Amino acid sequence: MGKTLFDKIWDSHIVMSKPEHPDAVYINTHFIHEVTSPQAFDGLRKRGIPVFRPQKTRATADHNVPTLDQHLPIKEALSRHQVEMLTKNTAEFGVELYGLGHPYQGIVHVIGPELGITLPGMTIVCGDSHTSTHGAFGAVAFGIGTSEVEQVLATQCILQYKPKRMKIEVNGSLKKGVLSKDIILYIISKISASGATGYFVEYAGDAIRNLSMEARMTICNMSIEMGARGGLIAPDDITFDYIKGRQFAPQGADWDKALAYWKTLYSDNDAQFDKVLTFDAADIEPQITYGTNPGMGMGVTQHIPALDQVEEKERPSFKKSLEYMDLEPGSALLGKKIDYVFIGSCTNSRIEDLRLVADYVKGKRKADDVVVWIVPGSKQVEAQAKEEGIDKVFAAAGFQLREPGCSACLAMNEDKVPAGMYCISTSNRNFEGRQGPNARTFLASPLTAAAAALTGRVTDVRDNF
Ligand SMILES: CC(C)[C@H](C(=O)O)[C@@H](O)C(=O)O
Ligand code: SF4
Repeated sequence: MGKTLFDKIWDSHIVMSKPEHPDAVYINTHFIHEVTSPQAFDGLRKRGIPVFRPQKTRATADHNVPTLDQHLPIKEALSRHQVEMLTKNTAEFGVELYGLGHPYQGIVHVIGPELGITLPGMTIVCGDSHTSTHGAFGAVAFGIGTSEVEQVLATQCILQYKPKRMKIEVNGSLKKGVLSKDIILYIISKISASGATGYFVEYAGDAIRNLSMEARMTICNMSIEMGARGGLIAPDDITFDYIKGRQFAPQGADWDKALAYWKTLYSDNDAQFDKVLTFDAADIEPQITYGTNPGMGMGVTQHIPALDQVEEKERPSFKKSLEYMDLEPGSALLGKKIDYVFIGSCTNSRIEDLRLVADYVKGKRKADDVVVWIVPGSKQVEAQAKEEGIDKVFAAAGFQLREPGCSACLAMNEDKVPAGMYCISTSNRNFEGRQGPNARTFLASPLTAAAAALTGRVTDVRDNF
């Protein structure tokens, strides 16, 4: 019987396997950041263990960094401490750090791919749930906890039970104004924030195949928001073209050898999945969330479910969620006034996202009472945006182009949405307090966010093309 892509990669990385026990899986690349690594390094220090393969570990500072004046000392004491610990630990243990001021610094899930560190066929982990992003390259990439970070630092392996396999096919063509962010928000709204729990998802179908690497990363990034362990997409020419020539990508004879292997990375025709779901791209309209988990989403022209449309057992949490959002069951979101627009995060802060937004807003101006933050995913994205004159388009539109970091994706740094305010955000989580205490988040695509920035309201981007 044929194998799924996931099985091909997983099986070829098993160091030890015993019935009724987790597999010991070799890890090709371990990314670390300032939030989930300090205790892991402390653990090593206490036991007197070195990092087993420091060259296979890459560090960046992203969650706690400010996105203005990065050349100055970090103002918040806790954030400053976290970033200083990362600098100290990586120096002591011989791990390469792309810290503040480094030309490669940025959000961990943005820099890995753009530097050519993330490659097809790899196993990749990071103490961060959105490690699933790297699966867009046909890698088995997943988030791990702090104690597992220590395990991987010490052994370059991880003990893991093999997840079940799910295939999600999206067929047909996307309508105008619909982006990959809308695909994934749509899928999550259909299967719920726990609909893929216990599975590793492979995305397939021509609507996925036709996406750029950036767009594929957006989809894999949010796999975790439906409970999946990770998501991946078989690599193809779009993948290989993206990787070729990047800083750490294989070159010359190494490239040829790698490419020959990468071309074997697909699910065989007769491979068995534990579950298969199929969607039609033509059914997807620009999406927006109305609640406090990413599964509470809908098409931008639709109405929030009325109470009697919600299953009885889910009504209490549904009500609580809408109270937090100060929204009425059964109401529409179109035309709703918003206060902030955040275009950034590891979901949508790559150069393609910024280009799309710049094309859309060129020559236009934001609504007066809206604050618009554009936060590039990395120093390289920031530099590229400046090279292309995108910074000028944003400045003319009244959008603030800031410096790279996780920023308002989560309230762990200076960038917070004030209490009670509504923010249209291109990030991946709309949990209570996620963007700041009592801040209210609508998740959407970069185009839907840009459209709202211009009107100051929830807007159907298709009306203004
Ligand atoms: C801080 C980190 C551990 C966390 C994660 O695991 O995803 C963060 O990146 C997030 O997006 O919530
Ligand atoms: S941008 Fe947001 S989702 Fe991504 S790693 Fe940072 S905090 Fe997590």
